[in-house]
Amino acid sequence: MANHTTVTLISPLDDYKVDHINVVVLLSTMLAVLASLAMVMSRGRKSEAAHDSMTTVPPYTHLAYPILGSLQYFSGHWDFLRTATQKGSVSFYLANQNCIALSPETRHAFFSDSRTCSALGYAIMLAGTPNLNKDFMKTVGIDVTLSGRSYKFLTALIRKERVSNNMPTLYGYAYDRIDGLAATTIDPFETFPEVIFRLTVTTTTSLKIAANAAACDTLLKTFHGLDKAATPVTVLFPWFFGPDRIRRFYLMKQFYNTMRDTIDERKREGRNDEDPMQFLIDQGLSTIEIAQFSMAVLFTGNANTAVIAPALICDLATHLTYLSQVREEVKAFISSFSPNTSLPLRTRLQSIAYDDWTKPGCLPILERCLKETIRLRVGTPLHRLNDTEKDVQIGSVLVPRGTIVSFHTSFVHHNEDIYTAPFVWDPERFSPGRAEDKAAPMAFAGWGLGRHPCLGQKFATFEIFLLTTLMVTLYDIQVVDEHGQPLAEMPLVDLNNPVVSPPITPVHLKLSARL
Ligand code: HEM
Repeated sequence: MANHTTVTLISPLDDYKVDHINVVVLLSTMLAVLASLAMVMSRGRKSEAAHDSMTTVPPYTHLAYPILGSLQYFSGHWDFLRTATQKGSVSFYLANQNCIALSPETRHAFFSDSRTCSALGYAIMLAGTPNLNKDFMKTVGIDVTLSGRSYKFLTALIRKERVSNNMPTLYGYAYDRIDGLAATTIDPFETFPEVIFRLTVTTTTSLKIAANAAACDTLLKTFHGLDKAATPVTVLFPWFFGPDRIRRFYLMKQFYNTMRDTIDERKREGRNDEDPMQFLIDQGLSTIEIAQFSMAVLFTGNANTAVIAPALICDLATHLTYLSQVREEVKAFISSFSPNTSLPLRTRLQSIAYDDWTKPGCLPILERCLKETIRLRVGTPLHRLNDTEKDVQIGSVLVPRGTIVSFHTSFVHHNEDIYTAPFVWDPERFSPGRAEDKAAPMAFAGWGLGRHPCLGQKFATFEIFLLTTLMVTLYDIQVVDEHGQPLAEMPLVDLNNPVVSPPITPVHLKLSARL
């Protein structure tokens, strides 16, 4: 089975001739159209039946087009979810995928539910992975959950003891990329993701790949390409073997080849490196499974961190009081572990253990600033797929099997009834005196809640605090636009994106040396 799945997922494109692709495209188009028509016809019947016998399945929103469904979802995620749920939760569909948009009141039940699957929900809503259910996905070689084991492996890889072993390497990669930027203007939304990606590869994938900066950059480009090839068409017609899907398969094959070559080389040389890849091999994972796991983890590990880390430094640099407070705070923090200020920063960092960075209260101002950047900038839909054999109840909403449930974090993060002036960056809202996030239940979803808390919170916090420390210690920072003109404020956050995204207009940082 493993071999079969390998062939199906990864290798076909090598030998495809244009003719074959055309045939597949044609067949896929026909299948997609037929499947959509069949689905739409059955949806009418199902929805009637649902109203007769199961009154708790929400009614379909009228915000929809024939056959294709609620395309408004793609043009503006927040606008659609907010408008559609004004009178409560609603059902909607995207071609043949049934969905439910939950109202803010149902958030407790949404976050508390452990039966529905978040990984598969995201796989479908972001990339258009074929829907139906996880068994079907397995037959085409895609199992982002590794039968539910991937979180167990990730947890093992980012546990304190393992990350601590690599601290000198992690410090080295971060320092090398951030040092030497004085008198330059950088796009932090390009520079930071490079560092974050390399740190994530070191911790979750392979030391050998991480050691090769060029290989990391190539992999990162593959991920950017995969992002671009995930379009409304791939979501609406997961069966359609069109240009975007061909591109996705090609890029996935490239990624697989890198992983396969690294594993083969290790076996050939009889090496037994102490690294994530060896851990996964020792757990009995096949090459395809290691590739699938690594791809999912590199996506998850980078998606939010690669935007939040640069956004935080921009938020600080547009609020100079906080910038200098944070600078003083990290200066004292470093000195508490390495008092000799005549040593180079690179050397002094080595005295700080992984755990030191994330002990609650050790960097209180920076903690508040990070939480505020996350609140302000994590305004995206969260998804769950009911991939169980039965309909499940989430609060008062009945979720039929195969349905995706979505909840938008802006229902809490940008809610004026919870947060004063919600579009203003104001870390003091989290100070003990104000504690606005405590005024309503489940008001801060920035690190997940309930049954789906973020597994990488500690690792992400370490990465972000390390990068912030390097930036504020090494440089004076000015936020400028793409023409080098000073920016007093960050662009308004766009809530209509499917994922946490860089600002809508380019933001750069002009750096000058401090040390
Ligand atoms: C600033 C950085 C990050 C932010 C703001 C963030 C935020 C979140 C949020 C809001 C969720 C809940 C999603 C939901 O309920 O559907 C989540 C889940 C998750 N995060 Fe993070 N995350 C970050 C970094 C990371 C990193 C670095 C990793 C891994 C190395 C990671 C791994 C995960 C995993 C595996 C889950 C799924 C947990 C589950 O479904 O049970 N995250 N994260």
